Amino acid sequence: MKIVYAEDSTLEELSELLIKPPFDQVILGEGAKSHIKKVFGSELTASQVVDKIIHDVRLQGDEAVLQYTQVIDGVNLSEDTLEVTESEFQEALAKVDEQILTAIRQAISNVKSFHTEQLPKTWLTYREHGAMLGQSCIPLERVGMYVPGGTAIYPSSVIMNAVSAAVAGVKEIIMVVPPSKDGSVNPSILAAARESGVTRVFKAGGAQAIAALAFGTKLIPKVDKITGPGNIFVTLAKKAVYGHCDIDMLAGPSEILIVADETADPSYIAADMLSQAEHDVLASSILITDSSNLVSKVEIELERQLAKLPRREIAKASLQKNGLMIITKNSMQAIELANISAPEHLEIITEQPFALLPFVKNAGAVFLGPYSPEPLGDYLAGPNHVLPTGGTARFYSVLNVETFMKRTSFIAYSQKALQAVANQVITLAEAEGLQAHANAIRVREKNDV
Ligand SMILES: NC(=O)c1ccc[n+]([C@@H]2O[C@H](COP(=O)([O-])OP(=O)(O)OC[C@H]3O[C@@H](n4cnc5c(N)ncnc54)[C@H](O)[C@@H]3O)[C@@H](O)[C@H]2O)c1
Ligand SMILES: N[C@H](CO)Cc1c[nH]c[nH+]1
Ligand SMILES: [Zn+2]
Repeated sequence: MKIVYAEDSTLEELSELLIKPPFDQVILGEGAKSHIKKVFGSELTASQVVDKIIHDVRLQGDEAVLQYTQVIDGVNLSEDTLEVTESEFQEALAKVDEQILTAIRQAISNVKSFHTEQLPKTWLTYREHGAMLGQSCIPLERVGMYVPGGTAIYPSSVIMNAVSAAVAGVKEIIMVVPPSKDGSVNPSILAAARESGVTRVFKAGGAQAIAALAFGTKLIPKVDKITGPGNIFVTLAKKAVYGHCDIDMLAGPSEILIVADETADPSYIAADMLSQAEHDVLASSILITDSSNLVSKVEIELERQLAKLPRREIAKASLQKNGLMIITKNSMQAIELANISAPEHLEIITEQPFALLPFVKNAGAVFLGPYSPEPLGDYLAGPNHVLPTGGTARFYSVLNVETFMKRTSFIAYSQKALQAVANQVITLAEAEGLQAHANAIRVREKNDV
């Protein structure tokens, strides 16, 4: 864990600590590196691995998907077992714990009502001289959603992706998820899929699943857009297939940045930092505060809480690699540094968090006050937990209903309305040297062109 005093560093030095390297330059952990060496026989970068997998899936379809599922994930599947069947769904539903099912249903209900409020309007209005202008908002036909499942299971990500797509009106929701070692899919994942309106589920993860959705295979349908979070391989694959289909954003390894002052409880801060660190060795947890006293207490709390976590090896590696605490002169400077980082999740735990909110420019989601811990948003509050990472919150938005929709505009002029603007359209068309454009107006004024 790095600890830095802002006053001892230049803004450039602080920015270097806060701005993540581009996804294709991320240095992999030792585990991933040795896995790659074993599978591919040489030391490839994550981008090289992803490019090779995409190339092979594009050429060989399901055969390559099955092959990579075997060599990377260690799961043996066949064309007959790649898709989850109705009987697998039924078996899973019978197995799911009643309490989990109730929580899944509550989460779906909260996510649904929040996203319903986001639905954009289709409208048509009259203007001068009888012109009509408007727009329609049309759902995408078929989307592919990635649900992570390498080192943990994510029924919550099923809900976040599928419910927002269903609210938008998407007809076909194709889900991919890495299978368990025995070739099954976790029952809570399948229960969440069934309850959220997923159409079909395929047992594939990583870059091979993304490539299959982007290009289509004999069994996995090609989709218009791929959404959902994932590790570095999934994120690089989404970036690589963009253009063959659309993607939602780059939602990679999780991040939390907490701005806090001396009023914050160090045990809350440490717990929230660890909540994201336990996702992935590449996850990042940052505290920026004007209280050096808080930093010392958080350090102790981190040690204490880390020791009790089942996923402590992942969390520890993440804190070692990407953990950071910065001591600033005040909370405003802390927010300025947070804007440079553009984190996926920003928590503000200060005496007056709402006073700082207007100054937040770059963050996927903001959690205000001591009783809005980030995991509340991961599961149940209602807003989406699929969020941009790696500094891309500078330009990407949280997953939302419009992610699954297209806008089309309408223009309907009467003869009188066209006459009123004809000269100006002709002037602009001729200024661009586009005579045929001007003629399309003139021909409606007179009969000769
Ligand atoms: N930003 C968000 O909105 C958000 C939300 C939830 C989760 N997440 C992130 O999702 C990620 C989940 O990661 P995960 O690993 O548990 O599941 P994952 O499904 O994203 O990745 C697992 C897949 O990656 C591929 N893979 C793993 N190691 C590989 C290697 N060495 N070479 C090639 N391919 C390899 C495998 O095919 C495997 O199926 C975490 O980084 C977590 O922080 C992000
Ligand atoms: N924090 C993750 C987004 O970075 C979402 C998640 C799902 N389950 C637990 N957490
Ligand atoms: Zn989380």
